[in-house]
Amino acid sequence: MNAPLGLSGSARIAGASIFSDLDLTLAPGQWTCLLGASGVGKSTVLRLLAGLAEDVAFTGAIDRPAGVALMAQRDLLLPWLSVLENVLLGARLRGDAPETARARDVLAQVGLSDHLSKRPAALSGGQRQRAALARTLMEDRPLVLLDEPFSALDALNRAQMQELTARLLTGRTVLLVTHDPAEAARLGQTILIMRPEGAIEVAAPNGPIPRPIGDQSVLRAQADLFAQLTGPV
Ligand SMILES: Nc1ncnc2c1ncn2[C@@H]1O[C@H](COP(=O)(O)OP(=O)(O)OP(=O)(O)O)[C@@H](O)[C@H]1O
Repeated sequence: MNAPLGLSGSARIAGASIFSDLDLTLAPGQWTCLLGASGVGKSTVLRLLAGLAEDVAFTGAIDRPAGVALMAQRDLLLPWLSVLENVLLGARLRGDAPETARARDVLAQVGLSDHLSKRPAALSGGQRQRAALARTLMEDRPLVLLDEPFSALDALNRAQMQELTARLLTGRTVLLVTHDPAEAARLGQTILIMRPEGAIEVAAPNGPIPRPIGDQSVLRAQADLFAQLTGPV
């Protein structure tokens, strides 16, 4: 059931090499954080794993389960649907019967019970991301891809969303793309820095996630990651 997931190979877009010889294995049931310079191909990796990369010429192997959930930086909620309808959207698009009771339960878990009938425009940024998280949880997929989902949030909302997401995605295989060394140090059980010639693994702090922000090992890992990301390649 917990077969290794990941991707190994090389990718080109419109004839230009994006990455080569990348070998990315995701530890089943754990969080892997992927960092790297802008444009190095992190979102391309997520798109390949999600099966949404028709414009990418990929040579290699992709191991992913049948079901993959993707949560992006912009919440991608449909503005004309209510919060509840947005969370039920996947079932509606598939022509499945809506599981309204479960959707209400998931929305309660993310603290949105009082906002079920609001349109996304009537929510705060943090509430919109919680609605997007509810939609991701509703899909109940074994592999969850997170593309900088918290980067547009203020520091307090970001910390709360990191904690909520870590708690609610316990046991899933998660790949989180982030630009934030502090986020990777809090959430990564494996931490990878992507470079054009492949990914390097950086030691993650010990301890269960989400790790406390002020923990010495988290602060040290954050500083190490920052140095690696800004230092000579
Ligand atoms: N449709 C496209 N056509 C041409 N080039 C593309 C296309 N999509 C992406 N690219 C290029 O592929 C490279 C990798 O893009 P990608 O979005 O995967 O990078 P990233 O590491 O996620 O960047 P960022 O951290 O800035 O989000 C970039 O140089 C980008 O310009």
